[in-house]
Amino acid sequence: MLRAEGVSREFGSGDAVTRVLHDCGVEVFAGQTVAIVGKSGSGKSTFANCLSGLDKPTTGRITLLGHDLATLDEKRMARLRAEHIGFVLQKDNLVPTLNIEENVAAPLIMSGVKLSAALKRAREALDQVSLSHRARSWPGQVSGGEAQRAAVARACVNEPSIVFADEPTGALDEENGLVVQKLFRAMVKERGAASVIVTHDLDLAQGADVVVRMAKGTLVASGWFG
Ligand SMILES: Nc1ncnc2c1ncn2[C@@H]1O[C@H](COP(=O)(O)OP(=O)(O)OP(=O)(O)O)[C@@H](O)[C@H]1O
Repeated sequence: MLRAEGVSREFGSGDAVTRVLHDCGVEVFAGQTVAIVGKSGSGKSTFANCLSGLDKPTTGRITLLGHDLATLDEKRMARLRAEHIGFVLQKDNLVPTLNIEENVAAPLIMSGVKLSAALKRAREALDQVSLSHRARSWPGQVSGGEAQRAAVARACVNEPSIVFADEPTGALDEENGLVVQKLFRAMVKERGAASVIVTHDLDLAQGADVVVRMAKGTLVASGWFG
């Protein structure tokens, strides 16, 4: 499903180059949840962004859903995202000019699903994260935790093959954190999808099949719990 080898990422140029990732690799199979853990600043988000194609590594090779990411142009990458990949980003998850149900429906509409059918599925996805009552609210009117649950609903609405989630429970209380954990787990185990989750949440990490620990831009350990 996902394979990365020799991934490094540098920012800046000339004397001001900062190397944030060094020779990182990981393999993710269908039916697996992989948690990426480590201290703040260790490179987790940078690595996850490279794995999902949101960022380009400086060196290394990443194969996602059968595609070498280096060979995909923006248009093909956008299509792969809309049809097969779910994202929960660390911030700025929702489009402020769309209401909550429109935000959740967006990946379906981009994949060509009719508006009425997309909105219906969006409301079902919102129901799964106990957010039906917020369907017509605007992102500016909901709490941080509600926005995060809406982002989780949006990431799962198109039944993606793989979900990348950066701190998906960071703004949630224990109960809602558990709801999100169960949703991801069901998606992975029942549909044979995969998820890659950057997290500081120990419960979420312990529920993963594989935990990858990062320190100073390198992978220092990985453990199998499946
Ligand atoms: N665009 C950028 N330009 C320069 N440095 C960057 C850039 N993006 C990230 N970095 C640096 O790379 C390092 C790793 O950042 P990253 O966000 O990947 O860490 P993280 O482990 O996800 O942290 P956190 O848990 O706090 O979210 C940090 O020192 C950060 O300042």
